[in-house]
Amino acid sequence: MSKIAVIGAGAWGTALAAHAARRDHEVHLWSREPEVVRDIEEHHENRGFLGGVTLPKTIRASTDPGEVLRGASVVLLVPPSAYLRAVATTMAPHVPKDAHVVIATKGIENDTLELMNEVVAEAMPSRDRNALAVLSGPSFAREVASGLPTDVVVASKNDTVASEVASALHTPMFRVYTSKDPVGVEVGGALKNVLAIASGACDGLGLGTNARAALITRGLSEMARFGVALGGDPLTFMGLGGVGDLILTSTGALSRNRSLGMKIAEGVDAKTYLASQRAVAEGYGTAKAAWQLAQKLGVDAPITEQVYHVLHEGRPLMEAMKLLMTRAQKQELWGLDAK
Ligand SMILES: NC(=O)c1ccc[n+]([C@@H]2O[C@H](COP(=O)([O-])OP(=O)(O)OC[C@H]3O[C@@H](n4cnc5c(N)ncnc54)[C@H](O)[C@@H]3O)[C@@H](O)[C@H]2O)c1
Ligand SMILES: O=P(O)(O)OC[C@H](O)CO
Repeated sequence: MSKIAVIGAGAWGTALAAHAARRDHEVHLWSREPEVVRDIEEHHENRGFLGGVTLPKTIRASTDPGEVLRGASVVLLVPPSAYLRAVATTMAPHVPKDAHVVIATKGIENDTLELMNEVVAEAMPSRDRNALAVLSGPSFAREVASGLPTDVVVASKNDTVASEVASALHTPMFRVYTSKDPVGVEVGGALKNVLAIASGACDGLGLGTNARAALITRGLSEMARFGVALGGDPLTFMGLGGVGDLILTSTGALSRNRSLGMKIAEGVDAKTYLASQRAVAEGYGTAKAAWQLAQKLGVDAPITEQVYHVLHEGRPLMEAMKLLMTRAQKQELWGLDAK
């Protein structure tokens, strides 16, 4: 049994806390919202972000970083990507020296265009950046919190860190694989959200399952091109953090990103819809950052380009679809067909 500190009490932080507590760890959850802390401590539920799931009574919650992080051997960072830098900076002085820091956030930071491990490396400069770990894979919070079978991957350049974190979280119902490719795993987790918006829009328009399968497959290729351009291993995209999460998010009814795509197909304005939701759809901001990154790196990213233009530049969905379908004919090459 170890102490696990979970930073961020949205749906995913809460689900990871529930899993770790059932795994018999001492779990302390940090929330910025006092009402969430009260709800978890008094009612063993997080009605604001994961209502309807009864949480283990052993989970403690607090708004105080020092209290949450004291004595932790694993620190799971789970805020949305837009707030990870600020949250990690606040937490940094309280993280024990020998604790493993694991990033479970999925996204690319706007403006800097950095992956989450780069953001945390800058926010926690005294830590060894090669010892940071990333947790990703096909994992809807509600299913994990309900104890349904799930497989995820923990990636770190440091093998010992990856295997110690994986061992701490692994159970027969929550299988944790390890990977040496944090960059590839992070790119998969970020890009699948953008591609799931496209899949949701495709389904919302009633374009059929052939079209969705094509989007997922060509999306996987696009994701791999991004990953390779950033130094990731193309084979990582055949795994849980790549195609696994892409399939889940592009087809699963619980996905917030897929739901955003479906709403756009109904004619709802993306910004207005997101403002009405408390939960994040990371793909909205990631579409912008990823399209800027694609141009900077010279990565061919036609789906990301169209999702960006629909979400942020007001391009009509049907026009975006037509632009995708009328691209030049080409040979199908795995992942590396840069043009
Ligand atoms: N929900 C899932 O099923 C799931 C699964 C895997 C990964 N993730 C990833 O986990 C990350 C967190 O998502 P979530 O689903 O737990 O969140 P959520 O949508 O359930 O909740 C939103 C979170 O944002 C926080 N927040 C709002 N304003 C903030 C601010 N100014 N500063 C700091 N935090 C603020 C809230 O406290 C809350 O914790 C995302 O990157 C998401 O992609 C989510
Ligand atoms: O609900 P979404 O679209 O944010 O997806 C949640 C998880 O990332 C799925 O693995």
